[in-house]
Amino acid sequence: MAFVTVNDVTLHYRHSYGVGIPIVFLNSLGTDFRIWDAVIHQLTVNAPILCLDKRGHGLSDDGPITMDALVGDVSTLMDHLDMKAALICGVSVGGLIAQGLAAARPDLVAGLMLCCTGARIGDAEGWNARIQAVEDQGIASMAEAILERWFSEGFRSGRLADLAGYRNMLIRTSAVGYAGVCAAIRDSDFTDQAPRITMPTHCIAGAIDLATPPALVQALASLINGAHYEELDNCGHLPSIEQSAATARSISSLHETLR
Ligand SMILES: O=C(O)CC1=CCC(=O)O1
Repeated sequence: MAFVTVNDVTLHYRHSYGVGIPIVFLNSLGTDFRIWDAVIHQLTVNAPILCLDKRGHGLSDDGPITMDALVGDVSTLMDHLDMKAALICGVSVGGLIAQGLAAARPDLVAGLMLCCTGARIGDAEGWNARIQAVEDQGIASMAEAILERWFSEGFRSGRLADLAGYRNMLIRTSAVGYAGVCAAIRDSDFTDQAPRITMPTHCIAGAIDLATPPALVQALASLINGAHYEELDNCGHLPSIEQSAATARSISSLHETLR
């Protein structure tokens, strides 16, 4: 657990040492970097690992939130830690940030693992409605609907303590931070940029993900030269939690191909 103030916000991060190409984990809307813990424990590579709570999430400050700021925080932190090109592994908005980093700082990206994400996620109407709901009624008012997108029915009925814990993670997210990231997602579209990605890329979809359905992830993969597409059964929007072993396997395999 460590903190650094960059770009006028204090960010919470965890950096562990290892050998070879580092792996950087970027989490989704309403989650913090603990969603990667089970994956990290199951990696078969001993790489340096960086996890961070994006602005407005976890123990990081709120600050003004735009996609450029979210991307800039990752690159500034990587520079601060003197990191070289890494496998950038992002889920959902984390996948958008990863695509933004590949465009803005290709020197920091050795490969991309894009989980449950698209070149664009949702539409302006949906994000504006969500921002309004957070501002008027708070995140808790939407929690059940969000958890239905995050997790399969089997997870929600069979892992009640985990469900309660992840609900806590969600509703304890700063409302300002949550709304700010919704706006950053609303304003981001990497459709034109995706065909310019040259790094080895693997896209993972959750077969029953209601937030970024398989077709959206497949469409992203088809825009990126040579990208691999994989669909995980019994998996909603957060493969790092619901299918951690399969996710760790895919990350380890991609990592082993990188130079
Ligand atoms: O809350 C959701 O709908 C899931 C989600 C969309 C973007 C993101 O990062 O998470």
